[in-house]
Amino acid sequence: MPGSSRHLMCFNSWPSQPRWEAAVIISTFHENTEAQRLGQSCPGSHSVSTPTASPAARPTELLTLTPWLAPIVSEGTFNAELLQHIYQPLNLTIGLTVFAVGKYTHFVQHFLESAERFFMHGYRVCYYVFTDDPTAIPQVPLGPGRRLGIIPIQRHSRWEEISTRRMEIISQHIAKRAHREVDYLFCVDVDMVFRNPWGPETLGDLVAAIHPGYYAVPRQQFPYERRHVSTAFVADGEGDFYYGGAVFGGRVANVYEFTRGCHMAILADKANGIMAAWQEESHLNRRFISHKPSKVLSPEYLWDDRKRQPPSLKLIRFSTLDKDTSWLRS
Ligand SMILES: CC(=O)N[C@H]1[C@@H](OP(=O)(O)OP(=O)(O)OC[C@H]2O[C@@H](n3ccc(=O)[nH]c3=O)[C@H](O)[C@@H]2O)O[C@H](CO)[C@H](O)[C@@H]1O
Ligand SMILES: [Mn+2]
Repeated sequence: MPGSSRHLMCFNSWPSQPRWEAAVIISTFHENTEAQRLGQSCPGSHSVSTPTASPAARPTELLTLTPWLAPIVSEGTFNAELLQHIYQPLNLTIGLTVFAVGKYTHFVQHFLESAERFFMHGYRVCYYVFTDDPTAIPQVPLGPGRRLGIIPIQRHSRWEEISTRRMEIISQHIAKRAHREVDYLFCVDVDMVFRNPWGPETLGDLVAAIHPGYYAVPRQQFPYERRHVSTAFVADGEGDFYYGGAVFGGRVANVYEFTRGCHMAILADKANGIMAAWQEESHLNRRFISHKPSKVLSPEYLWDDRKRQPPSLKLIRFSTLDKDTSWLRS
């Protein structure tokens, strides 16, 4: 599309609808709209005007809807003030699970401090920190209505096993406890920080986040599990977006179904001696193809500090830190 090569957002192609076969959709929103100007002059601000139906006034260059009509959330697609009025009176509690096993306990302080600043500000929040070493979890001062639960778990020697086990542990934790304590639950990586507000715009029945490495990549290059023997197998003609394993969530009952489904698939693979290409992320991607997310978070909500911020991304809300992986996993 002329003059808009930077306006890329990866997109699915549906076998039944050949017109999507190009796999990448280029948005045509115009530049220098009032909302864009506002967004640029005060990054992180939620004071942008309400999006209107006119394409010229749309303040984002990213796709705003999936083909199954789920919103793709990014700055400028929602009115924070309006959402606040709707959600605040509901008195919701939002849970946030995070795993800190072995050396990953080092991330907890920074993670929690940043969450206290930016995650669901003004709402009741329950942090659930799963760790093999409760004594290593720092005491971070929490705001009113915000609580922290430390849940001891066993340590596994292989990092892939630690990461993959999260699906099982989260589903069990929901069944045992979280279903009584929270309305919505997000499950995230710990090697990350919040940098800008994450609010009620993220709430939905089942929520996925587009992986920062694949939002502008043709679908054929998505690193899905391609071996037929795995339950995470994705055929060439399948797939929508490539989602990150580091962020997912939704209503607590839906997150239970989701994590349990992934866990069952992981168990079936294990019985056959298979570990999927990207561990639980492969299973998450497989499951989101057949159980479509009702809301999709743009890479604003799952960025990676090692990547340059592209112009299409107005702000970064949650980002992976540049970490020394070989030391951490040793
Ligand atoms: C941006 C993104 O989508 N990240 C995904 C990517 O990982 P990453 O390379 O970011 O994986 P990672 O090292 O952050 O591991 C995932 C998470 O597991 C926990 N952990 C892991 C190892 C360990 O020794 N101790 C520990 O506590 C910790 O919460 C960590 O954040 O691929 C992984 C595949 O398995 C996961 O799907 C991650 O979610
Ligand atoms: Mn990570």
